Amino acid sequence: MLLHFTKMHGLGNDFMMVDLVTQRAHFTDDQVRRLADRRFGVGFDQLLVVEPPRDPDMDFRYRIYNADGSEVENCGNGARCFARFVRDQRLTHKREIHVETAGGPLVLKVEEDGRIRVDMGEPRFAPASLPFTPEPFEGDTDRVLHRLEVNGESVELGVVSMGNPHAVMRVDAVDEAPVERLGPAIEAHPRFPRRVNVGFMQVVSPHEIRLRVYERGSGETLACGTGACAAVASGIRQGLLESPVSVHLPGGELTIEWHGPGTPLAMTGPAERVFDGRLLLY
Ligand SMILES: N[C@@H](CCC[C@H](N)C(=O)O)C(=O)O
Repeated sequence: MLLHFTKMHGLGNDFMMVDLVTQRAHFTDDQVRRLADRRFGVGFDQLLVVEPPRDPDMDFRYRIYNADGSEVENCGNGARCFARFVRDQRLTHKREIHVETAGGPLVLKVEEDGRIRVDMGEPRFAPASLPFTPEPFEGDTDRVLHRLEVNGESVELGVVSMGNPHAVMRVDAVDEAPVERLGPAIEAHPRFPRRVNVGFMQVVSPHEIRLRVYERGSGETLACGTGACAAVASGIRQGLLESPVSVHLPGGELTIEWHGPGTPLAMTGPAERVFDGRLLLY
């Protein structure tokens, strides 16, 4: 079967975009892994699929697969690319697009300057929302930081769900952060039963952070949109940050706004088209 796709990226977090409104296909885990391969396949951090909505109040269903083939709940950089893609493909002319994801609804707004603002919903801190298993002595849900023993070290983490699960660790200098050493170990830690994305956050000022993210199912990426949202939400909750916050990631910058509990968080940034292609899906 010949399948049309588009390669896009948000700050170097790269995607294969597939329109399954006008085309038919089904991806197995193994196919996703082969397509994600940077030598033998198309190469990407995530495969993003556009489908017709199941809920009639929504415009599209947005499905996300990590490079390891796992289907996940949310992808922030992908959401911005999704908005640009459905308009470029003339699947919609709307500037405000409502999508359903496995992690909940998102509202995507295309601004005059071409950047995309995404209403990411409210961050959730309850351990069960990730899920994360707190230590029995930690008591219930209201802790701002949780202690985790990993590779013989004790680390403190903020845990946040942006529809998908995030752990955020504060570091002095992001360039020296133990991303390769602790990222995979925290990602697969048994206290995160569905694994977790791991952010390493350096606070520069109340309105500025630097961030690297070891993504669940894809490894370290040049940027993680939901990771930026989770880091800012955790930083604001700890009293370290104030909205708006500029997040400097290895691939570029995002702006995150959040005014605290009971309000949705907004992420604004670019979405770039790289090339269109066709492939034989086998
Ligand atoms: N790159 C993404 C997040 C993609 C999903 C993530 N790896 C997960 O498993 O939850 C973003 O920009 O948010």
